[in-house]
Amino acid sequence: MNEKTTLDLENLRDLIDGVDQQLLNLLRKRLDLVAQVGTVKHAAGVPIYAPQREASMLAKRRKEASEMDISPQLIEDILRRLMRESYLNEKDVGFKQVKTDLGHIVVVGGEGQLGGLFSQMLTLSGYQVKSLDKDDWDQADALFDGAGMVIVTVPINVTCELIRSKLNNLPDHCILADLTSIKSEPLNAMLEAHKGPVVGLHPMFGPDVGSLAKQVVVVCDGRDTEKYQWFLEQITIWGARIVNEDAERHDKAMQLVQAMRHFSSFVYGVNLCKEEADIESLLQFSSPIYRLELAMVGRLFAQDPELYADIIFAQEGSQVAISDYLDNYRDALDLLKSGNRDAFVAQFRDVAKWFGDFAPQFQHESRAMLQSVNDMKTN
Ligand SMILES: O=C(O)C(=O)C[C@]1(C(=O)O)C=C[C@@H](O)C=C1
Repeated sequence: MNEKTTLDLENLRDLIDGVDQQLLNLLRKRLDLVAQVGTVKHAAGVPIYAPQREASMLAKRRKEASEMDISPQLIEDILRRLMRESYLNEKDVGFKQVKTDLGHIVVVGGEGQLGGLFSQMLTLSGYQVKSLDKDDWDQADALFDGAGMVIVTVPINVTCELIRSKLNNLPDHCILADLTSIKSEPLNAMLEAHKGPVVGLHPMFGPDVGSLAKQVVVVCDGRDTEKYQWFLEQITIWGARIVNEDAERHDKAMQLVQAMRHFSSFVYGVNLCKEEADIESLLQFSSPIYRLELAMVGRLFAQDPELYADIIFAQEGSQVAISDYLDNYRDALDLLKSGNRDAFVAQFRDVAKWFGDFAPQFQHESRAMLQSVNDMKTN
């Protein structure tokens, strides 16, 4: 059935179409300017992401919007979306090469997704990148000869063994780095296998990010830190933020942030499957927050099971974190079974107190996400 309309409505819609076309012309102009910014930044080695500029620009536009009786949040949303586009466009121009006398870089596992992303970013920055994958080990000596850096990005369950058995004869000056999502064991393996500079990295994002702007890379120092500072600077130019962390503290945090989180999403999916839930109707009746939760769980099952098995099985400590979670779940269920509503409310309050200012902050952040989820709906 066609949507109801009237002549007056159609006339107004024609005018709106005209304004939207003007918006398109303005967007084209902005994109062209951003392309020029990209070229200037490329030459000067200025990072893609400029948080201070963004904050001051947003503050000014919000104020101007208020003065024009436009919602400040509206202009902020639009500008943030436009800046996301800028990150992608500025990337295509390439990046300044911080270290020009390095020699080539070997990415072990370069055909994997994360390896592919790093290879792309390094190539866009002028480095010569060579990939070494499963079937290339017979050419390893030739590939490592003259290499200035070797980056290991293979599945976690083979990383340490590969470092120990295959990367124990690199040129002394060569930097050895890994991108594994746990850090202690790979870092120790690299320090044992190689005498030269060593650094452990954990990019806290998936390979489908498009741009590294605003992403975080955790850095665990290994040896000869001054020899790889250029690489950290290079990553900053790509737009990412470097967070230095001790390897053990990092791994402990990952037990909660990755293993326990992914595991509970996995169980949530298993449960929906066993209950033979009807996803169509769940979506039909879901509030935006439930849709988001379903999306978080569902997206897990759109990805590679091996990858998640690697992450969840990587650390024995994760089993403790997951068991603790199960205990807490059981305790909460006992509370429910006992009908002790007051105890539930009291515990809720305790936890809310523990979250402190983060609770309202998360509520605020999720409001914007939920509105985006609603925007995505087409019926
Ligand atoms: O001004 C810059 O540095 C830009 O790169 C442009 C721009 C924008 O689109 O306005 C994009 C990214 C930066 O984080 C800040 C602003």
